[in-house]
Amino acid sequence: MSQTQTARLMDGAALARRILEETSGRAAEIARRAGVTPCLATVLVGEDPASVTYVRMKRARCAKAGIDSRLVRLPATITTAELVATLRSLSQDAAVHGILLQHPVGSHIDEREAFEAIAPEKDVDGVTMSSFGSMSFGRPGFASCTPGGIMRLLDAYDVDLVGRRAVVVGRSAILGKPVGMLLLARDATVTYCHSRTTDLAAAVREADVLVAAVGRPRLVRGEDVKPGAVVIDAGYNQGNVGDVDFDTARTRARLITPVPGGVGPMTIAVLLEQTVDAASVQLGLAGP
Ligand SMILES: Nc1nc(=O)c2c([nH]1)NC[C@@H]1CN(c3ccc(C(=O)N[C@@H](CCC(=O)O)C(=O)O)cc3)C=[N+]21
Repeated sequence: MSQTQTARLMDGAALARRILEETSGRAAEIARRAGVTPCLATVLVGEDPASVTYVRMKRARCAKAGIDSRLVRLPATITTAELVATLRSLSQDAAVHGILLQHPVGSHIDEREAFEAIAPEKDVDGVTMSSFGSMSFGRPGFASCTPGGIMRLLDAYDVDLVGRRAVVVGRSAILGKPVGMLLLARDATVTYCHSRTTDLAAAVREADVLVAAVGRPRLVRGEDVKPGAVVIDAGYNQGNVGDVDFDTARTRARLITPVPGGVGPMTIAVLLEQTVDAASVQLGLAGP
């Protein structure tokens, strides 16, 4: 028998558009009621071309949604202490409702220490330990944006998670680790794989829901995807290629995210939505 079955695509671009339309309406409503426009501050350290592009995309999306964005550009040579001071001052600036420190920063900087200088109520990118803890325990707080976007996508396509085997490839602080916690909170049976995992293929073959989040082009082989699985490719690599061998994976999966047009746009939609959530709490228009 020939393999002619093709997975349904999970259209993150379309879902992100819907979220951004609603977010844009809420931003306008806040401006009308409070006389203040929600504002996201983006901190960019150095000139890494990929980071410059991502930050530009985020700011363009803010402009379109009626959210102010403030860009703080810092030289690559900045120290941890200087970066922390910048983030503390943004945390205290009443005109700023959300703060995003673009990852990665240079290796001479303690990125964790920098993230922790972001006030939790402004951590719309969900990178602080406080946000991670709240998110893991199902308490109010901001989800890390890509993990939050992945869960929205799974829900939009009615993916049942209870008792299912979810395999997360990658354990980064703002992607792999938190998405595993969100899946666990929804009663999936979660396995984390990473660079020290001895048999990645064996784990992938068991996955009902696979989340690839390492940033290694086509690390996950399509032939290892379990027939009928849901495949979320959150890998961002140069040249818009994901972590999953898409062409083969789509002949086996039931649902799969494309790259581009899958997880990427959802990340930005959640960031902007959480910025509006933060503004509305800070301006006294909603409970926390
Ligand atoms: N503190 C922090 N938070 C982040 O959320 C964060 C970060 N640092 N550092 C870098 C990664 C990467 N990231 C992406 C966002 C959108 C797309 C996206 O929209 N991509 C489009 C394609 C874009 C293109 O055409 O180049 C898509 O997949 O359709 C991709 C990647 C957020 N990140």
